[in-house]
Amino acid sequence: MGATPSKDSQWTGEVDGKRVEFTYDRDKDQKQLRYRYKKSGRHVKIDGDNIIGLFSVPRGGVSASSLLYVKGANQPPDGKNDQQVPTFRSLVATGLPEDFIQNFRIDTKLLDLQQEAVAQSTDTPNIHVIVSTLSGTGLAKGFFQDVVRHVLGHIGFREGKDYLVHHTRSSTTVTEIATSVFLPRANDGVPQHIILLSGDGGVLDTINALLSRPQSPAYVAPVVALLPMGTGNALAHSLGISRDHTLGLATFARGTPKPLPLFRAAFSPGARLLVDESRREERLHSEDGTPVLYGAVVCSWGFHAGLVADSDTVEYRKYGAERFQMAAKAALFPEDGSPPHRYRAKVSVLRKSADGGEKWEVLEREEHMYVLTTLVSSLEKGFTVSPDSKPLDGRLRLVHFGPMGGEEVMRVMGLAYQGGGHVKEEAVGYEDIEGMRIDFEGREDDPRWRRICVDGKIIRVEKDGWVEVRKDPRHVLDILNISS
Ligand SMILES: Nc1ncnc2c1ncn2[C@@H]1O[C@H](COP(=O)(O)OP(=O)(O)OP(=O)(O)O)[C@@H](O)[C@H]1O
Repeated sequence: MGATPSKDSQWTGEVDGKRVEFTYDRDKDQKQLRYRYKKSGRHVKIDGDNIIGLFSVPRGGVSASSLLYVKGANQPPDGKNDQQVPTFRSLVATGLPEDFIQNFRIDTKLLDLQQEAVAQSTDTPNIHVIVSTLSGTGLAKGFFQDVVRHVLGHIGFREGKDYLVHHTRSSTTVTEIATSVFLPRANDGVPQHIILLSGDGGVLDTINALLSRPQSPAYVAPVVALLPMGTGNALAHSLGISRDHTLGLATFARGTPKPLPLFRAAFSPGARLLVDESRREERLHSEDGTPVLYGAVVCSWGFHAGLVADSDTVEYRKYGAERFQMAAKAALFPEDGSPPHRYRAKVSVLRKSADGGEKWEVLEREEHMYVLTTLVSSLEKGFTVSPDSKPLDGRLRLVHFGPMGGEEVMRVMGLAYQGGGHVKEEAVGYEDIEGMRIDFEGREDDPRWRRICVDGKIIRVEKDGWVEVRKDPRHVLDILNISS
């Protein structure tokens, strides 16, 4: 619709009041707007990957657009120390190529939201920005100050009136806001929008708070715009939110809300959440006496859970996503020269049966290295743990293999960094499942080997304990997503 036939059509217009000639390259993989000032001859290029979006603005009867974009953006945050946030830029243009406008126009839904917010501005705003100050290497605060705030201002949202900003002050801030504000309003049928500057942890805390009490019939799922500021950012990488250079702002501006698929992990009564670098333990939320934790990314046991747990320290966090590989090496090549641990438990898988029902089956293997169920394709940038998973497809997949030497684990899991080739290895099991259960049956004495990871949180199960994971059909949250 509206596309011009030639690849490099030229259009005459203005940028911030100066006459220019536009050229729009729209290769499948790389879109680029270029313009040349008529007077000075100066050339400017704006990559599609840097564009947040554009919307119409009145300019004395002429159709003009306000274009929002970033400059100097680093690739998606993976928590490297030297990372910086991009710089915000904007311009007002007339005469932009029609197909450029089509490609980057901010969805009217966001602009409707602004109208809605303005209409409700006498009440408490229902647009919230959560800045998770300790996510990743702490870029969220600067990104909000330097970029997000300006984007919201340009769209017409006023801080304090149309939206509220919450900076996390402790590990429970997100849970507190979600429990005290998002949940009651969602249950009252109020549409809410949450701009979340965090890693996967902020999403996990929000989901669990929203599921901590029953949903009313009037429940309206809040819409989350995830601006990935964590370390792994599994959701953002898997949904393609981090594909461009805007750190989630393009998805915020131009994405469509879609239900976020969930799983429910239920645990034996003595299971405890490990916090504060495993120095303290806490009880989980319980449903009819059963401790539960909901997740949207991963539930694992064995090598993966161990390396997430071991690397969640202030010291390791300085290394960003590299912390996972550093902890992996430490687990695979213990200092005393011994081989990696052989994890012992009974693992059962819930599969669809031929009669359309479901059936539990016990894995034959009694010793394990890697047992991981996931709803997403990537657990960190470039780490495709489940290559068949499609964004928000709601399929739970199991990746598993038995004990191997450290070098062999490195080789096999190295293939996950090459597009997910590990799942083609003979030693690796990979399947679509309905659920999974691990019964420890007293087979592991050391509590270290009974740690379960749910979306980055670590739960330690008692010696005779168990965990059972199942897909959960409830729709509690929408997440903005741009389908590719
Ligand atoms: N001010 C704060 N004080 C203490 N804890 C905080 C504070 N702000 C955030 N946190 C905690 O830091 C953790 C950050 O988790 P989050 O998932 O957002 O980032 P990450 O672990 O770096 O990324 P990912 O989960 O994507 O790998 C959460 O547990 C959150 O509760």
